[in-house]
Amino acid sequence: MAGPHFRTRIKFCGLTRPGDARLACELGVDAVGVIFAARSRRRVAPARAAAVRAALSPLVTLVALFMDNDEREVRAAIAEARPTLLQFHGGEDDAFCRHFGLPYLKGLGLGGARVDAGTLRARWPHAAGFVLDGHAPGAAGGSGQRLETANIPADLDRPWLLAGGLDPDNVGEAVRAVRPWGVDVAGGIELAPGVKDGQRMRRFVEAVRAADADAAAATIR
Ligand SMILES: O=C(O)c1ccccc1N[C@@H]1O[C@H](COP(=O)(O)O)[C@@H](O)[C@H]1O
Repeated sequence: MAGPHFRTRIKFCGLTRPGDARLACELGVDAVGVIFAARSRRRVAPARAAAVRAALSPLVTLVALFMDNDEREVRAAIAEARPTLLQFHGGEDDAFCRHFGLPYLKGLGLGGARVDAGTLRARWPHAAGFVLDGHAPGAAGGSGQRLETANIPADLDRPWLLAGGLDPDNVGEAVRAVRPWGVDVAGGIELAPGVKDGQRMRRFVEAVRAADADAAAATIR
């Protein structure tokens, strides 16, 4: 689902501090992610995720991100943090992902790997959308590795977020080049893992909005 969207959705991922969540909302981001993956340097306990959630404005989505967590951990995190959307970034199949009764995004590392849209639809038929990341398949996300444009599946008829190595200086060009439904960023707006930088958050949003304005102007012309 690429095309002339007037507003590229923005997800800031790996938040650990309620103050960062408040600023993200003021900047107009669509979603804030909290990470429960054991391999993440941004991992939070469910109680901390609940504090981030409490700082969110209405209409801003809390995304709970898992990577090969077991069912008990996923259930405990959902019970305490009460996310509205799940993201599975490991080897989870469709049956596991949909088991929790919430919509889900499937995250995939496509570094050096090509996969076609039909395969994604067949393997995760109930996914609300996909997060296409630049890291190697099976590796953890949040790696800062860019996704090669050639590895983005053509004709993906679901919402998809571009992820991997985005920052305030390169996201505008990336949005103009591939017109993703949304963008997802962790490291590019940070001072340190899990500690977001207000200036970088602001500049990131401004860069996406500038690219959107160009696309809207081109559509109207
Ligand atoms: O960010 C993490 O620590 C992480 C760990 C395990 C799975 C996914 C993870 N993050 C996802 O990767 C993208 C891109 O990160 P970055 O911008 O390259 O640092 C991030 O937005 C999450 O969706």
